[in-house]
Amino acid sequence: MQGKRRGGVMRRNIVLVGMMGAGKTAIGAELSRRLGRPLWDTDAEIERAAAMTIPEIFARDGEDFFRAREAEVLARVLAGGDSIVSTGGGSWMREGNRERIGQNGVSVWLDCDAETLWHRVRSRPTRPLLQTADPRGTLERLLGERRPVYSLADVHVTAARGDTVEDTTNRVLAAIAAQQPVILETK
Ligand SMILES: Nc1ncnc2c1ncn2[C@@H]1O[C@H](COP(=O)(O)OP(=O)(O)O)[C@@H](O)[C@H]1O
Ligand SMILES: O=C(O)C1=C[C@@H](OP(=O)(O)O)[C@@H](O)[C@H](O)C1
Ligand SMILES: [Mg+2]
Repeated sequence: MQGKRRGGVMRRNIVLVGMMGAGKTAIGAELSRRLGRPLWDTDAEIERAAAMTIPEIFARDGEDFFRAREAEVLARVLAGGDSIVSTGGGSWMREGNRERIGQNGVSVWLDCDAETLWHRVRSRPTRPLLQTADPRGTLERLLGERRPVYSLADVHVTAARGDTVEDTTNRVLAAIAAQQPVILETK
């Protein structure tokens, strides 16, 4: 597949998708540093625009409001054309978001097992969807529901337990180079 050309402009965004705790935020920052491309974390952009944290937005305005802001922010950051985009884990579940990502770059699924995800997210109160009586069960249920949809992403990278952020970033870059090298070309 070639780069995505819209309005005469080549779009080479690298868009990280996958579950909470898969490493989208951490790997996105490392990819941005390595490639010298701008980094957008959609959660951080939503928080900045609202001047509220994600738990505060969910509590005050609800998930539907958050998802609407998420879709707007995603569209805006993809328009840059040459960025690393760390999405929130639910973003890829919306067909409109998947289409927009598909039109503007490559999607990379950080595929991570439930045990590793749980190990990473269990002590962090920053994910409102996991504020349930059984957060681990909720995480596993969500992972089961979402895996078939994450698997629609262009590039799959296993984010294995014990790997460092650098190891996983190397695997992401190798997978993109093998499958969609045009994305990594410098202008
Ligand atoms: N190999 C790895 N890949 C990604 N994250 C890792 C890895 N090893 C440890 N981590 C840590 O796991 C956490 C992943 O969380 P985060 O990047 O916020 O995930 P997400 O944005 O997908 O929810 C970070 O604290 C990160 O430093
Ligand atoms: O999976 C989800 O639905 C969510 C994931 C979070 O982002 P991370 O995947 O970066 O944790 C954040 O967008 C929000 O709490 C909802
Ligand atoms: Mg994140």
